[in-house]
Amino acid sequence: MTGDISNTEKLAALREILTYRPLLMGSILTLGVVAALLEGIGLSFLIPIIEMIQSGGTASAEGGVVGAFARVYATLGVPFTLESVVAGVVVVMGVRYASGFGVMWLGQALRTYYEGDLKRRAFDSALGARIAYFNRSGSDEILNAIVTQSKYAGRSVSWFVKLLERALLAGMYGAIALYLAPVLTLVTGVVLAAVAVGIRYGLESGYSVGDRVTEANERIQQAAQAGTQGIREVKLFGVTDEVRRDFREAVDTFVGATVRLRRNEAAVNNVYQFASAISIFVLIYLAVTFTSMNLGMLGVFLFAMFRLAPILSMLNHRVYQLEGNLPHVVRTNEFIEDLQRNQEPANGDFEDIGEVNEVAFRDVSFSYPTGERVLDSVSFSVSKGEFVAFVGQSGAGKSTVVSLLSRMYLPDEGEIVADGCPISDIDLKEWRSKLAIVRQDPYVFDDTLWYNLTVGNRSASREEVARACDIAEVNEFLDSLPDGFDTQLGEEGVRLSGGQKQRIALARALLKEDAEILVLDEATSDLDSVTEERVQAGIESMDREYAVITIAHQLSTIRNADQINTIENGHIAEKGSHDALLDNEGTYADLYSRQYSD
Ligand SMILES: Nc1ncnc2c1ncn2[C@@H]1O[C@H](COP(=O)(O)OP(=O)(O)OP(=O)(O)O)[C@@H](O)[C@H]1O
Repeated sequence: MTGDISNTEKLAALREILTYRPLLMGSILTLGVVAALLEGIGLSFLIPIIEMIQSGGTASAEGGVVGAFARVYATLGVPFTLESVVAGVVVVMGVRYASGFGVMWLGQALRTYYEGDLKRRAFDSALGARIAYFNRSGSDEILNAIVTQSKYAGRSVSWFVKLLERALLAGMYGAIALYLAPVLTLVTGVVLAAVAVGIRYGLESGYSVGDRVTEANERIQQAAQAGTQGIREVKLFGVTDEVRRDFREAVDTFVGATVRLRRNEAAVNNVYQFASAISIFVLIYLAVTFTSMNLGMLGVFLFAMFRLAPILSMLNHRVYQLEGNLPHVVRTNEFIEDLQRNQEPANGDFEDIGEVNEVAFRDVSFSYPTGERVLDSVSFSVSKGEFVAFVGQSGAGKSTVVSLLSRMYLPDEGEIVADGCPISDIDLKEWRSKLAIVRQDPYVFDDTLWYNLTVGNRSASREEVARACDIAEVNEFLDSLPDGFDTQLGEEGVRLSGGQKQRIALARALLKEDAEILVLDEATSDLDSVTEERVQAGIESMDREYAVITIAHQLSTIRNADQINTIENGHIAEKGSHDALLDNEGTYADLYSRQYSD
């Protein structure tokens, strides 16, 4: 999302902050009001104190502010003396700053809760989102929203709370000044407001500069990821200069926009302070010359104005800061809403399927949201104990069959059924528990080998794990790992070769407890041919009965398949056993003779 934000969106973001935890926000507001009231009362103590000092320890207790103080003291049964008045100030200011502490504490708590909650919501929504959403938005952007945007969005909450606290104090000082000298206060207010409006419209809006900073941050993260996670490709393809240029451009935009934002914030602050300082001196002159305030009242009025000016300037500064930070609240919330609109179907009233004996594709056609038809009227079935294979050129649509089977996407036409029941009528989690899929480029979790092996079956016994590792040929390199099953894998641990990752992925698929359909999508493509054949023989000799679907480029691994399907441009061009297809002298026979012509 780029460009300026509408006032409605700004207000919606503020409302989101305001109503996030009403009880906590209500407590902050109450404490803020108490602090502001007590600040006002504390300040008014100056009037009886100055009067008492002037008159040698007593004050006329009739009417006005002093009279009000005297009545409160009388009600409380405390003598109205200079000492008790000073003690009163201490008590009032003590409670005032205790309330101030409460506002800051609860404000920080609210910010942290909000940030944590956004992170949780964003991550939960990402976990539940359709794979199509990840393809469209890119995992970098999703990562950025979860980790970075949510942090900045949280900052808006604490800035809002500070703004609220300052606004209440400003209101209190303004009310005191207005009570003591209405005309002077109004004139000063109009002058300061004019300065504030002038600054606001003279400078680029905090939001639009803030938006550039946010965008630059995203681009920095993208370029940094290309230069770290993609460093091998960057070096091998000699695009170091290109990646460096992208990164530098993003950093330059970030620096330029941030310096501009900070300069504008500083300008707002200083111009306003200048205007306030000048007003104070003009006010002293005007108050002394044109009003009949006594010394106590004059002291309180000037003190109130003196405190009010920097707070007003700070308010302006805070509004600018908050505006500059609102894009993060808007973006993070839009991102979460977008993710929620793209959720996989939730649990509902689904068929209970129990054991699955046969899966069938019936005239399935499919296109990815962005492109042409990838599968065209594909039909096949596989039963428990059967081994069905797919071969075909790169891009023919083989992996798409697996994506549809695992319900990462839904067919446009036709249906996929398990024992006659459409898989879209089965609870998604339950359906996926029936599948053990090994992908060509599996993800290895940043944890131990044991964690990675048992990811689909946390209660697997040592013997079960050992058996799966034996079939998948993990045992072949297990002894060379420093801590055996406890070896840390991934970023911070042992780096595995492509073939080792594939063998771990196969072992963890074989360990999956309820799985009844085993899908091998180029699952052994990175193994040498001797190991690949041993793995294949191990799978075929397993006691456990699966319906097996294999996608392979290496045709030797599917020679024993009950049925081989050749896919061409999204449709099944021929099907049959290895021998039948060789006799057929079609695409399969052609592929086979090219691979094994020697
Ligand atoms: N997420 C996606 N979004 C859009 N198009 C896609 C997506 N995934 C694959 N495609 C397109 O669908 C077509 C079939 O891709 P698929 O991965 O199923 O082929 P494949 O036969 O498995 O290829 P390979 O043997 O190279 O793995 C290709 O043209 C590919 O570009």
